[in-house]
Amino acid sequence: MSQKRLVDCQWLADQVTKGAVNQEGLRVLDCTFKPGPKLDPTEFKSTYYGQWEKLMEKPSEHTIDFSKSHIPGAVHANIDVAMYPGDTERFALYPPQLFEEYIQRLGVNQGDHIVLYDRGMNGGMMFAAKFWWLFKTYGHDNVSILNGGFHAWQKGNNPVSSEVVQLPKGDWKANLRSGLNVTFEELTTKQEDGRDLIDKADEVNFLDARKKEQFHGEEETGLNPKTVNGSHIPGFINVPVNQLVDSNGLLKSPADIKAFASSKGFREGKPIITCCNLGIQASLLTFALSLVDEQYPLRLYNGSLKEMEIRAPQRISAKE
Ligand SMILES: O=S(=O)([O-])[S-]
Repeated sequence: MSQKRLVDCQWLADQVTKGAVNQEGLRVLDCTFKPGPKLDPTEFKSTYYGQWEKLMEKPSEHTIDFSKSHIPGAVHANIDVAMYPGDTERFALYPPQLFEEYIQRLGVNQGDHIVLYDRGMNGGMMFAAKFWWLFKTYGHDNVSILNGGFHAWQKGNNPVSSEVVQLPKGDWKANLRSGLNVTFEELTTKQEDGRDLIDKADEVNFLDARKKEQFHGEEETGLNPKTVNGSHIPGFINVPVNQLVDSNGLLKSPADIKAFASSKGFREGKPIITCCNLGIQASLLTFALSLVDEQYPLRLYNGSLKEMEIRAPQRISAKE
């Protein structure tokens, strides 16, 4: 069984043909997602928080897209179920025992090789990358992303299905790791030298994964111009992840990813913290950089700019 973090359609098609999906420790999760407005956190807590049946039955455009057509044997994994609207984060992390319950309901077992894909922007890999980061955060490393997502799969005339498989509950266990997420508190806590972490751009690669138009405030980001005085956090450099996907929707090579990041100001040997609007585009940048070097000290600011807008709007500005 391949353990590569980026798998191609041919490899997955071979697994489908030989009947390995859902049989030989291989699970395929379709992470298709269409972002909607954030639900009121208080209302969500009282109605939906951890209520898997209710959450999984809730109709959404992404579940409809999934049920119409997906890779045979794939199960839909929904970010709006796996995470919840927090007071400051659009997608907040459930405690491990709750995340574990959801993943078990997807039929995932301990030690499974999980292959993720989605469809849409950034080669159908952006929401898959959010799940990659979630699995890593909850202690599961045997996770791959399908290069080019569902579009590449369809383009290659590979089989699709509308059958929604119901797998028996899995025995997957979450084992929360610290260090892959950086919180607002950590970013704004004084270090030994008296400076907040977020003010140490000389020591940390702060990378903003958004499209350059969003970074420069020329395109809608969801930030309220009445609240913030610009479109990015000074100290963060822009490494637009959409430019790491080629014209065929495939992720560029690790050498090209590294060269591109370096051309934007990335410095080898320094810790990396990524951000974007809500922590989604940044997940794909984090994944891409992990392909360059698995040992890179990579952390994602899950709350990203939308949380910063709520908690410290003065940190968002037009300055470099
Ligand atoms: O992808 S995003 O979190 O910037 S909306």
